[in-house]
Amino acid sequence: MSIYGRSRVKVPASTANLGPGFDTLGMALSLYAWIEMEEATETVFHLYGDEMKGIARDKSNLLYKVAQMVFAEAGVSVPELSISMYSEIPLTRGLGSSASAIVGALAAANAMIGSPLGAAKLFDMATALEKHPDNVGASIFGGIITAVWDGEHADYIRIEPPRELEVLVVIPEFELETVKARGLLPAEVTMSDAVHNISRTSLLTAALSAGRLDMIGRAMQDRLHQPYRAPMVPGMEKLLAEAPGHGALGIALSGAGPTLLCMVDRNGDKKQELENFLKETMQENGIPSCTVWLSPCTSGVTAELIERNGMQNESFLDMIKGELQS
Ligand SMILES: Nc1ncnc2c1ncn2[C@@H]1O[C@H](COP(=O)(O)OP(=O)(O)O)[C@@H](O)[C@H]1O
Ligand SMILES: N[C@@H](CCOP(=O)(O)O)C(=O)O
Repeated sequence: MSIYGRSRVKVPASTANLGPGFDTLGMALSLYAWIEMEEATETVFHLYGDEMKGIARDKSNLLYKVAQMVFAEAGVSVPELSISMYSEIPLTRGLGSSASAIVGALAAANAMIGSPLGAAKLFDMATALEKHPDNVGASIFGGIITAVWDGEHADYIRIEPPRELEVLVVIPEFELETVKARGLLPAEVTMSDAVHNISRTSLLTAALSAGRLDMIGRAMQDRLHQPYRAPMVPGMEKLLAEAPGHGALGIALSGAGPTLLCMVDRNGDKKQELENFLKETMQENGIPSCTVWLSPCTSGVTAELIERNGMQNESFLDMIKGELQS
């Protein structure tokens, strides 16, 4: 019988950059992954949902490796784990699936052993793994975050999303790995492009803090990464230029793409027009895609210790059914 508990975690997806805030701004979204973790006699994975296809089911799995980092940091040894995961976050689409997996595994492993590591430590570990703090910060703390990483420590301030803010994403069917999309970026940028982005990022942060939805469109302008990534996403330039005319407050590539994300006024009267415009533009470019309405998620990752009622995979599936019905 293990001395450790069974942990259960719910972690939100995230969108990074919000246009100009490359590697610094992130927002948690109402799409989720759930993980359960406990000590086992032999390592076993129960991975559910279409998004889990192709994910390793041995000790090379990211969740397993991240959990072992937590145990090493806490000075305990738990070499064999039973890990269950269900995710509705699409992989390699710019909605922070890798950040959610990292944050979820950190939180699940930490909770399992009695939560010796605090949120600041988990944020540092998550950022060191993901290499930028925007997605992981949003998944840990929820809401909107502005964050910096000095190579060892991550600092952040959380902003409560304006209540009227809703999000519409158009998710292309093709995959674009973040590492590939980062490889498209130049090693150096001009001073004028740097100033362009610093000023828009500051304006956007202030607009979101002050609930100034009217400023979002002018602030969500980028010259540091989107122009270089646009060739990978057919239709992106048209969407960036024309979505505001169809009812978006602002539009950006979500993370490294290929998803595009519109900020929308929840009470706006052109929501259907905007959705049609996104769908039609993707179709014109021959890209199968889907649109999804989401909300900013105000809470970050949650972790709890639960009763060991029955087999882990059975109780996990019951929990997922309940979550998806609610
Ligand atoms: N639940 C998971 N378990 C293991 N690896 C995962 C999981 N979720 C994501 N990953 C890894 O992260 C990769 C996607 O990360 P990335 O290219 O950064 O795209 P994004 O984070 O935007 O979805 C996947 O190809 C996979 O290697
Ligand atoms: N700031 C990063 C964000 C990557 O987000 P992802 O969801 O695409 O992994 C970048 O723009 O590269």
